[in-house]
Parts: sequence; structure tokens; C-alpha cells
Amino acid sequence: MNTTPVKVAVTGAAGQIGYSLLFRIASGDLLGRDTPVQLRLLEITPALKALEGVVMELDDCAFPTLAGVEIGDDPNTIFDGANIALLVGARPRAKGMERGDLLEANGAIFTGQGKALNDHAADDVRITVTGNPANTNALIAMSNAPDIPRERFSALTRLDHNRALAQLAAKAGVTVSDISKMTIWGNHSATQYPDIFHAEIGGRSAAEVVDDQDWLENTFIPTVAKRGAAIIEARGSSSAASAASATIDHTRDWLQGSPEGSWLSMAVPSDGSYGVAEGLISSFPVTTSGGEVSIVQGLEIDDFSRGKIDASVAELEEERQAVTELGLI
Ligand SMILES: NC(=O)c1ccc[n+]([C@@H]2O[C@H](COP(=O)([O-])OP(=O)(O)OC[C@H]3O[C@@H](n4cnc5c(N)ncnc54)[C@H](O)[C@@H]3O)[C@@H](O)[C@H]2O)c1
Ligand SMILES: O=C(O)C[C@H](O)C(=O)O
Repeated sequence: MNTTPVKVAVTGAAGQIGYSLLFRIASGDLLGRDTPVQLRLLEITPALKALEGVVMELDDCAFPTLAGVEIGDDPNTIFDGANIALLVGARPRAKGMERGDLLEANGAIFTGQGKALNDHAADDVRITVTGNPANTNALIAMSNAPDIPRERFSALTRLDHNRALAQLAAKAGVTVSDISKMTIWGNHSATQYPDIFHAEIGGRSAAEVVDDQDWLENTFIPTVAKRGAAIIEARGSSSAASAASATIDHTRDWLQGSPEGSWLSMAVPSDGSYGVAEGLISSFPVTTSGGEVSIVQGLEIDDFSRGKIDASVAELEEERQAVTELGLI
């Protein structure tokens, strides 16, 4: 066992996602069973009592990898020395809302948290934003943290990626492990573009294996893009266990590396690749190694895919404009 605990900060820790996420991190799913973790948990003041109850349950699990837990309502204290920050805390949408409707309510949270990360996090901090609207919240945090390298900020589209794997596997009659090179482009919203033209099933083009453009356009893409709303409709509240699982997958693979011969989807600051305006936090196909993220280059984008990517990026541009007008960036 390594000796120095890795400090993992989690915001919104008493919420639904937190209730699944914390136990997965504490048991070693994020960093491995040989790496002790110290959890640093941020909540708003009225939720601290509930968070104390969650900490009692963490204690009662007696996880060998859990080296300690700090809780509090001050981001300056909780982000102190954080090596990893998982920004989950934000209001979820209710039935009938789009994620972008949360911009004003949630955006302000990420200015203060960006500043606190800037001033207090460890030099190697890596930040994953799950709270919606995740891409633009990450943009707000990044813009308020000028001393942290931009490439340390990311937003979660791994849940969409995992949803796309599950839908494609069911259609093709294969397992998710048979599929590689899935891509989510753009925003974590209904405009996102799950792309199977570059995906492979057992080394063959997934689009050719499926060979069903009608399914692709009218079933696959809308099912993946609107899955969050379908879960809210069915459960009465937004996805939580699957969102926690995707947050672990995203951050673990960022640190430990992407699978050989494949890639992942992460929303990261655009460097202008694929015509996505520089600085937007947009989802791309990426590989990871040694904690660094590289956008996969050189993929051919046909007219169908171009239109879908452009539409989602246009929405990100609008969100950037909106938070600029709100004075958040
Ligand atoms: N990116 C994704 O794939 C994805 C998936 C699912 C949910 N989400 C989003 O994650 C967020 C959390 O979802 P949830 O179901 O856990 O919601 P929840 O309401 O159950 O929990 C959110 C928690 O955040 C806390 N919080 C609010 N403001 C805070 C602040 N300033 N600092 C710290 N904590 C704060 C609240 O007190 C609450 O306990 C929502 O915005 C939701 O839409 C994103
Ligand atoms: O859809 C939502 O509002 C929650 C989350 O972003 C999801 O994709 O499940």
C-alpha cells in the first residue's frame, strides 16, 4: 500500500450522486486498492447534518483504503491540497426542463469553486465537472482559475458514452466489451452527437455492422441524447448511480490511461480540433496517458456528422455567450 493519501474533494456530497460515488471512491474503485484516499466533502450549510450521517456510514464500511474524511461548507478549506476535485454539487433538472435551463441557478456555484481551486488545490489537481450544465460549468470554473492549467478541467460525457455502448451492444447483439472507439461529440445535452461511424465492433466498422441509417437517426441518437430525461420521467429524479459510475470511469481512466487501441469520450477545452471553437469545453474522442489527455486527430467527418457536431457546438457557443452576459466568466 502507498502511504500518502490522495486527497479527493467531492462537492454536493450529501446528494443522490454523492451517496453512490463516495462509497465507490472509498472502496478503491477510483484509485485502486493500494492507494489510500482522504475524502474532502463540500456541502451547503443546511446539508451538513445529512452529510454527517453519510460519513457515519462510510466509517461503518471500514474500508481499508479510506484514510480520513473532512467535511465542510467552505470551498477554500475543502479544496485545500486536493489532488482530484469532483464537482457534482448543483441542482438537478426537473421534468420538462433542459439542462441548459440550470445555467443561471448553477453557474454561480462554479465561479466561487473555480477561485477556491485556483487558490488552494494541489499543483497536480485534476477537475471533473458532473453538475449540470456540466460543460459550461467547467468553462466557468476554468475561467475563474487562471493559475491552473486549462487541460486540468474536464466535464462528464462518459455517461453518454456508456449509454451509447449499451444501446449499440443491444442492437448488434454483442457485449459492450466488443465495442471500441465510441465517440460523444459536443455538449452533455440533447444536442450531443453519439457517433458510431468511427466505432468498431470486433474490429469492423460499427455503422457497417448495424447497417441501419433509420435506426441510427431515429432511435439510437435520440435514445442516447434524451436518456437523462427518460430516467427523470421513470424514476422521478435524475440518474444517480450511473452518473456516479461514469464519474469514476472518467476520472480513473484520465489518471490510469485509456484502453490500448481504443479511445474515450471526455469534454475538454477545445484547441480548435475538428472546427470546435477554441476554449469551449466540448466532448471529443480522447486518449489518456500519464494523466494527460490528447484529442484523437485525423478522423474523417462526413456531412451528416459535421451537421450534428456543429449544432451541438453552436449550443455551447450560446451557453458561453449567456454566462459571459451573466458576468460569470
Ligand atoms: N454530467 C452528467 O452526466 C450528470 C448525470 C447525472 C446528474 N448530473 C447532475 O449532477 C448534479 C447533482 O445531481 P444529484 O442527483 O446528486 O443532485 P442532488 O440534488 O441529489 O444533490 C446535489 C447536492 O449538491 C449540493 N449543493 C448545492 N449547491 C452546492 C454548493 N454550492 N456547494 C456544494 N454543494 C452544493 C446540494 O445541497 C445537494 O446535496 C445535478 O446538476 C445533475 O443534473 C450530471
Ligand atoms: O439529464 C439530466 O438532467 C441528468 C443527467 O445529466 C443525465 O444525463 O442523466
